[in-house]
Amino acid sequence: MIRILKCGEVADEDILARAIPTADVGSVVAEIIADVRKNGDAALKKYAEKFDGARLETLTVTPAEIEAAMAQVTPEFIGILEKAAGNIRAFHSRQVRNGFIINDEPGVVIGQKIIPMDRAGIYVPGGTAAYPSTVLMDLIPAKIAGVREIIMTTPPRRDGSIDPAILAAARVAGADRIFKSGGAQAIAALAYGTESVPRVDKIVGPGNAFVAEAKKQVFGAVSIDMIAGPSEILVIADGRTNPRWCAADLLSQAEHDTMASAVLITDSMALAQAVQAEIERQLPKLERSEIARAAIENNGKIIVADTLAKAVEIANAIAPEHLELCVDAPFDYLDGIRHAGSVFLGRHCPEALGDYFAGPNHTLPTGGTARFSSPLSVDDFVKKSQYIYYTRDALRKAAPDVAGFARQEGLTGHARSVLSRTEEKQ
Ligand SMILES: NC(=O)c1ccc[n+]([C@@H]2O[C@H](COP(=O)([O-])OP(=O)(O)OC[C@H]3O[C@@H](n4cnc5c(N)ncnc54)[C@H](O)[C@@H]3O)[C@@H](O)[C@H]2O)c1
Ligand SMILES: N[C@H](CO)Cc1c[nH]c[nH+]1
Ligand SMILES: [Zn+2]
Repeated sequence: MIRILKCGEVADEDILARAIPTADVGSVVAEIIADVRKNGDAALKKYAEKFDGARLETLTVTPAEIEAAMAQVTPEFIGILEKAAGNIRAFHSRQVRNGFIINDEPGVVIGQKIIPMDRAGIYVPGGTAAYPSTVLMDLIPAKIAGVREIIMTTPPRRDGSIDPAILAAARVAGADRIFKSGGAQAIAALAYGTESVPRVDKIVGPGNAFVAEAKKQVFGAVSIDMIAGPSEILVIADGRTNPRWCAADLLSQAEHDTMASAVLITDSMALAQAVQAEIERQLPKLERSEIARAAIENNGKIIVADTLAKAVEIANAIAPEHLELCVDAPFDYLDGIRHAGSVFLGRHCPEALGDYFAGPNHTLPTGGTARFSSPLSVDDFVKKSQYIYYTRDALRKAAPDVAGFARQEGLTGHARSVLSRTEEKQ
């Protein structure tokens, strides 16, 4: 049963605590990465068999497999994918940035340009559930950014196939190449390359604890978006909120992963008790009730605070992936929310709306990293480069200052390089 904690009666650490996987994920992942670096495709196939139960001849998804998948999914589902993709494109198109150029001073031009990544790797989770929505969320911003080549990896099913809905979403969103590999081994392949999987410049996408740890370990050899691990929901609700809706929203994220987290903060003990009972009533009805129950036991809690202002303070300390504001006048609270991946405003905005359809991204920082990370966006798929142009006259004007600065640092070579151009004839 989900615990009720009363603020002031329990220690702050208990309120903020979050269980993390007990297995030694770090060393397991380090071993897998070393193996993939050494043995390439053979290691990927070995782990596909070990962890996914799939014996693979080849790791590459063929065009024929994508065609077959398109025929397997219903036209209704293709229609939903396209509608969702339209909303996601509309939102992410607004994130596109332009370079800039400044020539305020005579003879000086300085600027910054925006360059899409050459090659991005998108990890799509697929261990305990297939996530076609993540395909759209992660691929569409890359496409909009203008990435030259988008590589997607996802774990195979036991029969060696990929869920057709995943392949259909990849077709709608425009993946260039798709590989059957999951977990830490897929991240290692994207970071270092294998015979089949090309090395990428940046890896994005959520995953379980093994995926998140692998992204941490390969960072530096390759860029990563963020650590997007087990899903999290934090609901702030006042006493006028329907407990059935609260319970359903908490369970919607609990069903992702046994280590997912589901937290309600309310100023009403009556609501807290009603939601506690409602969770017990709804849990057995879920298809993934065992996963959701484990998550509720590991990382589920209801915190009763004296005021909603205190609820916001606790929410900022937790920095959740998703934050629902089920209160009157939700926009009044928005400025006060400083740390959350995505905020859902009002009682008619369940988090699932953002998971699939509204348009903002669902790949979001977890584990408190919303304190310093942002949702996946077009920015993740571009980098910047600067440029400088000076005429001889402009350089002559700047030379004494540059040389003075260089001498201060004891770098007379720098001073020389500037002065030589202004003192000597061409
Ligand atoms: N933050 C987000 O935006 C977001 C979006 C969707 C899903 N998620 C999260 O992604 C996660 C998906 O997890 P998943 O497990 O279903 O799929 P996954 O694809 O992340 O992981 C499956 C892989 O984990 C590896 N693995 C499993 N057990 C292992 C072991 N004992 N040792 C080494 N490797 C092992 C296997 O290689 C397997 O292919 C969930 O936690 C879900 O909450 C997050
Ligand atoms: N809630 C997940 C992010 O934590 C995203 C997702 C995909 N499908 C359903 N939900
Ligand atoms: Zn979800």
